[in-house]
Amino acid sequence: MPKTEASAPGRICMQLTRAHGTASGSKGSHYKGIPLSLALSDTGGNTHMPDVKVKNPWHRPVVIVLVAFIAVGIITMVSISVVQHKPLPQKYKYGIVLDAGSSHTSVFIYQWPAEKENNTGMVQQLHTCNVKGKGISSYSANPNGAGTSLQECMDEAKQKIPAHRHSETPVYLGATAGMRLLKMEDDPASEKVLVSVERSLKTYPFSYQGARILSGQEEGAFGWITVNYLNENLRKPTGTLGALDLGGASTQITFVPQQEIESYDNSIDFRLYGNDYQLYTHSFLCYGKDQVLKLSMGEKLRSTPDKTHHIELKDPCFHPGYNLSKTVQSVFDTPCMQTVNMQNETFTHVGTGNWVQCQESIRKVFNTSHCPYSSCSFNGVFLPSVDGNFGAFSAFYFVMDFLNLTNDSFDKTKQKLMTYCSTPWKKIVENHPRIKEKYLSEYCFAGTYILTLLEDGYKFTPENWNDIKFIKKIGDSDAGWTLGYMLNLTNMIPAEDPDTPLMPHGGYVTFMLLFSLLIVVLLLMAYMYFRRSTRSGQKDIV
Ligand SMILES: O=c1[nH]cnc2c1ncn2[C@@H]1O[C@H](COP(=O)(O)OP(=O)(O)O)[C@@H](O)[C@H]1O
Ligand SMILES: [Ca+2]
Repeated sequence: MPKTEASAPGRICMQLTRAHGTASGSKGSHYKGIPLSLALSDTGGNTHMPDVKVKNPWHRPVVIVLVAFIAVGIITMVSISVVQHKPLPQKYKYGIVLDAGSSHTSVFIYQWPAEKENNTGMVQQLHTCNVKGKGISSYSANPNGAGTSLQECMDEAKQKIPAHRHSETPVYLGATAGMRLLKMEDDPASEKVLVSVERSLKTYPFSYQGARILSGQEEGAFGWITVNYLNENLRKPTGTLGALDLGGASTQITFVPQQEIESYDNSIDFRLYGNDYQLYTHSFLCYGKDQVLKLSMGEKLRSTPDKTHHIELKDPCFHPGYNLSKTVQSVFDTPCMQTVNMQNETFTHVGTGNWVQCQESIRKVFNTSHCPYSSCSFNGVFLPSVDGNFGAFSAFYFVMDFLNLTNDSFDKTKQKLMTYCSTPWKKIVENHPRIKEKYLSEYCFAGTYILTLLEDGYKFTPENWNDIKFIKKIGDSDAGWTLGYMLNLTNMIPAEDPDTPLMPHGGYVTFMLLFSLLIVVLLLMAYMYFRRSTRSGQKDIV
């Protein structure tokens, strides 16, 4: 575990002890602790009053020195206190998380002020680096390549983080659905890939903390923590934001439901900053957008009646005029579905651009035939009714942002998608010459899948459609599971609300200064008053 000093902001408890003492010196009462009647007692019945000259005690050097000492003492106390609490030049700490996704790996560098790590909203993303090439799960046949692929971005991290912080900077690698699938398919291969990335990360001067495959629940829950941490929802009694994450190989939905969670697997309890949360979360493995495209194409190939001749796969989710030869293997190279025996190794993928038919074909990948709970999303998975606002990030954002659909009503979204899907492929390419054709060709499918998943799968309606906010970043930080993962592993989100100073630093300094000035003024006033009283006392006596 990294060294994380749980440095709760220092809290000064000032105890102001009240001085008990009677203000002496009033006329005819006490003098030097001896009743005046005694001090001036009659000496042997002599009626002659002696000419007693009483010296003002405040004029004694010892008293003056004493008062000066008190004043200097108070000023010293205040000065020390000011220096002690002066904000030091901001010192930052750093953390690195590698998001080893199914399609690619990203390196995130976070930073936070060293003395404020337990406050919400304090950790920020400093830098991201996209690892070149595909995700680490694609290195199953060449595991060493997985470790090597990380080098460029890790070298960049060395430059970004000050050298004197390297050794205390934790590095975590979390792999998601691509590695979950590889583990299902070929466990030893997934282990080799993890060993390779571990070996590579250990060569850096950072504090290596481990490389592992996250469970779907962790992926969902940490995404939820990230968005709510960044929105600073966690220390307020206000509602939280649900989290929707769409990857290439899996998708997650996580939120605080209004109703009881009927299945144990979908429930996660947290205590954060003194508040209890019961989250509903589910991760659908194989329902990331890349895997669903395979499922949907596989389904179309499977339902082709004549598999002996070259197949021309007519696909309504691709633009009219789109025409590309693909291998059968490229569709079935996944543990998400069973291979279909076909005579030919290739087929021609032909676009027809029909949104209604596209949505129909996508609906086929959701099994809604059984539900052992009061309500389900699909495939017999419990889903309470969606409630409150949701942040939809990762591919939810990339796709909807590309299609310019992040701010439209449900009906408008549908309408714009219909038009987009029927646009000829030639025109699409002309309009977006710089976007990779593979990505470009899949936006009609991906947009339609998103709409169908949210409406048919998660039961969003035209009425609450705009409760879904398509987001990439909150402040400077990307929405995603990585930040929540790091906050959790570095214990930066305490279960109980950390103590906060009674007042901000500026207020505290001002208060201390004014308060000490007040004491000095009061002392001076007391001195003047006492001097006057003792003088008039002398007059009376004389
Ligand atoms: O700029 C983009 N446009 C469209 N899709 C993108 C873009 N950048 C990333 N993506 C997609 O986002 C998804 C990210 O998934 P990721 O690699 O995190 O998989 P996982 O979370 O299922 O393991 C992939 O489908 C990837 O193709
Ligand atoms: Ca992801």
